[in-house]
Amino acid sequence: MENGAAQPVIVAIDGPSGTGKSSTSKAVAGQLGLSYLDTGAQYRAITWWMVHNGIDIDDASAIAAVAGKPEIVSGTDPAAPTIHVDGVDVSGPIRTQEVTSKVSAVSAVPEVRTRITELQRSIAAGAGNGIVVEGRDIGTTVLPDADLKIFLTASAEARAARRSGELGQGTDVAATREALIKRDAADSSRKTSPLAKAADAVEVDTTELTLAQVIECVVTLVEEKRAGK
Ligand SMILES: Nc1ncnc2c1ncn2[C@@H]1O[C@H](COP(=O)(O)OP(=O)(O)OP(=O)(O)O)[C@@H](O)[C@H]1O
Ligand SMILES: Nc1ccn([C@H]2C[C@H](O)[C@@H](COP(=O)(O)O)O2)c(=O)n1
Repeated sequence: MENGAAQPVIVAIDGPSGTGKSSTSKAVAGQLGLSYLDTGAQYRAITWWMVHNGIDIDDASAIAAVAGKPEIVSGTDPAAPTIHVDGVDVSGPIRTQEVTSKVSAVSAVPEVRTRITELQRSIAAGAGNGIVVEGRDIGTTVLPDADLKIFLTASAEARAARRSGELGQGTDVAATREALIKRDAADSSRKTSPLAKAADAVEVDTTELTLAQVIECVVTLVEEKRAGK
């Protein structure tokens, strides 16, 4: 490119819960001057709206009927990502246990996925400098032509320990581990765009790596891609 300006780059980062997608994606985007999109937050936001509006989460057709109603807006600054539904800041409410326990059911509904996937593609297309998009089906379905696809993994034990560290003292690590495994099983077994590694994704097992090491590894992969290696 002229004047040495970097080409916009699209990076897809997928993987199970607690593998470090959000922490890694935010840091990589921040270091490289890219936008950042947390697609899990969007599925959590639509789940919050369903709960808030009294929609029966066990009734897929009821969810499908209203999937187009909420207006979901994601802010893509990696230093301060935001998420609003119908103008309400839901960054706190979407992290509650209630939403976490219901998000897999809501995100399995095809009409929800179609709606959110369209939104994700339009955000990625509008990111002038490029973007890091993290989720479960980004490399396989949302952005199959991404320049770089990463699939993060880690043992269930490491992931539960990380989550428990986040939730604070007194957290039951075994229960956290079971909840992670249950959510991953639901996300991997749904019919429409399940959690899966794209055939051309680079797999990074983060079990024995520090967060700083994972970030460095992904930054290097992006830089190599940009240099055409
Ligand atoms: N390599 C690592 N070593 C130690 N802790 C880590 C590592 N990567 C992430 N963490 C920590 O693990 C926790 C979960 O990370 P993060 O939220 O980034 O995972 P995630 O894959 O986005 O999870 P989810 O899909 O559930 O949103 C955070 O507290 C984060 O700081
Ligand atoms: N691309 C995506 C991203 C997320 N989901 C669903 C499945 C997850 O359990 C849930 C919450 O994601 P998290 O905030 O934990 O990353 O959202 C999905 O189906 N597809």
